[in-house]
Amino acid sequence: MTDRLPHEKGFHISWDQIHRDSRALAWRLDGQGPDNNAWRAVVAITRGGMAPAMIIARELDIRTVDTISVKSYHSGGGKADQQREAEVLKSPDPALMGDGEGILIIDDLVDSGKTLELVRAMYPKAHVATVYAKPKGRPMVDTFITEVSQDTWIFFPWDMALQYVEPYRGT
Ligand SMILES: O=P(O)(O)OC[C@H]1O[C@H](OP(=O)(O)OP(=O)(O)O)[C@H](O)[C@@H]1O
Ligand code: HPA
Ligand SMILES: [Mg+2]
Repeated sequence: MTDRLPHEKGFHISWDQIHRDSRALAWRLDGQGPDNNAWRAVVAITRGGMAPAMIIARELDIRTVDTISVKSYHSGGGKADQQREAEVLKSPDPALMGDGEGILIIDDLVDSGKTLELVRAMYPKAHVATVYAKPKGRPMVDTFITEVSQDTWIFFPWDMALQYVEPYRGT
């Protein structure tokens, strides 16, 4: 939590913005399936990938939607040499997935790339797309919409609430 609040480089995304960006991602992905075809299914990386995946599935008229749950945590000794590790808690239907061909895997963002590294190793032929990307994780994504700097923290609308703020020029 300490890296989130307060954060000097906060990128605050409204529901409207994530809706627009997810739709833009869907349009970019349209017809990009194997042999210029439709995608067989959308797989959301829970939990952040679920809202974008729903919007994309609607735009592209894909009714088969599954999920993969990846938990990431820090390991290692001192703070400086801590590494982000990822572990799969729930897999999608193996009969649906195969090697991932024709499958669209969606997440809200890629940061270090650890989550997607694991997912890609499981489904090497899947197409991996995120709405936002940071430079370190970029090589792990096939398609994304907006890049932000590595030291930016992205705040999603499901993690925020409207609240009163003091005027800039106090009384
Ligand atoms: O590229 P990485 O460094 O692996 O980070 C990116 C992942 O981290 C966040 O999920 P998180 O694991 O916090 O869980 P959540 O989606 O349930 O919030 C985000 O939604 C991505 O899935
Ligand atoms: O910038 C971020 N925002 C929200 N969740 C995240 N998980 C990794 N990086 C981020
Ligand atoms: Mg996530």
